[in-house]
Amino acid sequence: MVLASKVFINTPWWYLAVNRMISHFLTVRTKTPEQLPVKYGGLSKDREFANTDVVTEIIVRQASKHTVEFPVTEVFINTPWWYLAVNRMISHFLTVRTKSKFVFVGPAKSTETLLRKPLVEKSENQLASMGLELHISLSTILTFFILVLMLINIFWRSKTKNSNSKLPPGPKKLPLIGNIHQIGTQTHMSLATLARQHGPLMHMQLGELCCIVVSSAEMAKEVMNTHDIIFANRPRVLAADVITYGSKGMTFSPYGSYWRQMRKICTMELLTPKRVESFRSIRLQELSDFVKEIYLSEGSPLNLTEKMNSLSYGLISRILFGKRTEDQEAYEEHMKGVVETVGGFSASDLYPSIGILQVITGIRTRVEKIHKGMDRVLQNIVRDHRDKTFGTFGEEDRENIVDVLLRLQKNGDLEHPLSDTVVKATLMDLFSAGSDTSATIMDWVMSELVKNPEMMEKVQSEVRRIFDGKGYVDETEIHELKYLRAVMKETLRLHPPVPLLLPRECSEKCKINGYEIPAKSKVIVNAWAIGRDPNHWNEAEKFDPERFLESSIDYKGGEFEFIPFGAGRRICPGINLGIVNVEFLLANLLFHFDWKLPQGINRPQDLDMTESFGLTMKRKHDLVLIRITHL
Ligand code: HEM
Repeated sequence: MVLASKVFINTPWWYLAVNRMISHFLTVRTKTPEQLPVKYGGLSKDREFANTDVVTEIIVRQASKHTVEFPVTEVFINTPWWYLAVNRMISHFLTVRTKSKFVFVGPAKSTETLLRKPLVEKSENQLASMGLELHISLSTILTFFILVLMLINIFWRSKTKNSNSKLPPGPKKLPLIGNIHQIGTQTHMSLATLARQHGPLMHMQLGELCCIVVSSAEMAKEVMNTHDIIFANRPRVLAADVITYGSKGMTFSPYGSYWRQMRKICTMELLTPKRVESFRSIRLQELSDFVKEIYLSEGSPLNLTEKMNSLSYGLISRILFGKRTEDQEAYEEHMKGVVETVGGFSASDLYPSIGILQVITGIRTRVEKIHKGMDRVLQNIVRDHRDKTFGTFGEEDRENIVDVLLRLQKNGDLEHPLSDTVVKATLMDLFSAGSDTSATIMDWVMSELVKNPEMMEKVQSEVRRIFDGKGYVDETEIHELKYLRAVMKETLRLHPPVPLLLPRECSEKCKINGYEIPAKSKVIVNAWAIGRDPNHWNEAEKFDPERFLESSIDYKGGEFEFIPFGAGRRICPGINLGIVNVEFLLANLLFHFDWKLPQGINRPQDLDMTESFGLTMKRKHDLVLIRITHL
């Protein structure tokens, strides 16, 4: 009789490999030769097995319930689990096709013993079909070997590249993956914790990428001021590249003459203070619709996160396109996909030399789908503007952003022509940069205020003192809201909407603080950690807007302990627009309504403030509040 610990029938190699690892400690050790009354007579044509051998597994490639005689591909005897695991991977492609080395010819009873276990789980039909399923293509074999060679290549390169240089300190790296296992799901927090152990200039190896993590104001100044030009590049991010027509948007385009031209257009034409001011009537109109909608939700809990998202998306649509698009919902949905795919660390970005990862992980298909969806909407918008079917609400003197871009396209005296693709990429860029960020700030400001009722009272009395006489919030006096501005700054310090500033790339080898930063390193500036650095902020974790009341610190990236909009050449060009939009909307929310927590949250300090990491750092759970009408 044959006694085998397991019989696998046509089981895939990866299942066997994992199974071996898990079950090794549980099963194999219990099956010592002494415990098994093993008798292998007749098992093999080629070999007589000794009585002391333990059959660890018999892998049957072709079998049916009724055959007494069937080919056995491999029989492993006293074989360690790791050998089996490696063997499974390698031999899968090579040996399976040769089918049997050993032919088992035994009595029917033995065959039943062998097959009993699988038969319990598989139906007769399944077994029959499984027996005929095996075929392996040449391309699969080749892919496997190419993958192995690439991994060896990565390992070799990362070892030789780093062996001689004096890189900044960092956590220990594992072969092949480096520190990927340490970035966690709340990456901004994991990096901050690691920086406390290894220093504010930290080296990490993320797959093939050499990463430098910056976690203090001093180091941020080195990168974004002292050596700004060297770090003004952006690394290639697959999702951003595909979605923005090959990085044709300004945000992800490499530093060079194309970026300079687009940046100039942005600051001199699209987002000038005058143009931001010209969008005042849009703000007013969107806002009054929003306030009316909230009035109607009297008494019932209101998902403020959702409402503010929709408001912010609507507002930026009208600023860019002239009106909310008919495909608004579809566009917003695609935009969520952008934030998710561009924000994370995808395997294909961590191992750029393994092109096939884009396919295996499905990221390319996903971003191409997002790109196509957004392109359709943008194509229609551009066409409608050309045909003048897109209205400007009777304000013919006010150009929206598409109008400006098409005018510049027509003028045509630019070094890099503004093709339709460039126009669409720019629109996509501004939409993604301006919508989610503003909604996120509003969400956190309202959360902090509800959590700190005395500050809510203070800010509301300021807004109402200034605007009660008028009965509405007017942008001309908004600059008088000093406490609200301090609340916004304090919120941006603790909850920067872009917690890890958009990544930079070091374009040539340089030295910072005596450490070598290799060319092509990806530089991650942790604005979240910098805003909470106790070396710069008293009671850094406390929400205390007062600290900004007497301070001259602003958003312009001059003080590196406070950089929610970044700094240097790549600083956010939308600061004015973003701040005006957010201030105006918040002032209205605070002027018109009082806010209280819904049932189930008894004390303000119990409000859940969990963050969810991404390109923008949102609340993990939506903010739901009850509103009480003030006016
Ligand atoms: C309101 C909240 C906003 C926040 C917190 C914010 C934050 C940021 C940050 C951190 C960066 C990266 C800066 C760096 O790499 O140093 C950035 C870049 C950028 N932002 Fe904003 N942003 C906001 C609003 C806007 C708005 C309203 C627009 C325009 C509609 C905009 C357009 C851009 C663009 C185009 C870039 C890329 C700049 C470049 O790479 O040259 N942002 N933003």
